Amino acid sequence: MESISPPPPNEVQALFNRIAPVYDPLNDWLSLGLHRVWKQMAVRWSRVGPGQAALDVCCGSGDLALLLARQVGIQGQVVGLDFSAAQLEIAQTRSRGLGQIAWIQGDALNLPFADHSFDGATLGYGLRNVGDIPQCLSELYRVLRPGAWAAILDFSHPQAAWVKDFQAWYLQQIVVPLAKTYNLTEEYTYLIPSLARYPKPPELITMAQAAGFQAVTFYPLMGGLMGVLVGQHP
Ligand SMILES: C/C(=C\Cc1cc(O)c2ccccc2c1O)CCC[C@H](C)CCC[C@H](C)CCCC(C)C
Ligand SMILES: C[S@@+](CC[C@H](N)C(=O)[O-])C[C@H]1O[C@@H](n2cnc3c(N)ncnc32)[C@H](O)[C@@H]1O
Repeated sequence: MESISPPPPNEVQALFNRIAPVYDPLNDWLSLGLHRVWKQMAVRWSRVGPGQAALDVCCGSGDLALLLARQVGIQGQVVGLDFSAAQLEIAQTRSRGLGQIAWIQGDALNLPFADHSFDGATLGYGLRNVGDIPQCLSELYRVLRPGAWAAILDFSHPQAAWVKDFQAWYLQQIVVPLAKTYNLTEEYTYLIPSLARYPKPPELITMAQAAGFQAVTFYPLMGGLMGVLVGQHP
């Protein structure tokens, strides 16, 4: 029986601090590099453009924020927020020389920004980890300007039984054993109950609409292994 309640935020924070040194290479190996394609799609769906202000919530080691920086260009600004100091340290190192990115340690459930601060936002593999999805969506909505879009990338729930079985097999038989070689079995096993708890697309759409987002759409990726929830601040 999957554990119903998510771990407390301090345990999630500690988990991502611990995996920070191997987070990027393991994502590359385990997804055969495809996670970079999925992240690029999310950034495109955020619709940010040159000179705009973009926010990447739960930025981790900075993948999406770095892609946003390319979209907004030298005249734009990007803020990457995360509560893991170790993840932010890696993001900081990776972005040396890119002056338009600010890295902030903070809580996705209580964003340290004024209302209507950003022209677009991404949230990559964070919504499943924040512990309070409605609060996270509400904060994301609050800091977006009217007309701005949010793109939320995460694991999803395939409808086809064989894809669902493949996802479960891959996590249990490929992901966890590889993590074990880094002594991170418990940290990567966490993926399994976190996915089991994560709402299915129709419920995510309803939750985004309840937060105020309009034109809410869910785009399945890889047969539903992953997906991007997209919504606009009216
Ligand atoms: C970038 C990806 C996952 C990020 C991520 C999210 C989390 O919540 C974690 C929690 C605890 C530990 C690690 C993470 C974490 O890395 C997605 C790519 C990496 C995935 C681990 C790989 C899983 C890929 C699909 C299930 C199967 C893909 C098959 C394809 C043929 C490659
Ligand atoms: C799986 S990583 C995703 C990192 C990055 N967005 C990516 O796509 O690779 C999830 C990130 O969410 C962060 N996180 C989880 N809950 C958070 C919260 N309440 N506030 C801020 N960051 C949080 C973790 O510290 C971690 O860096």
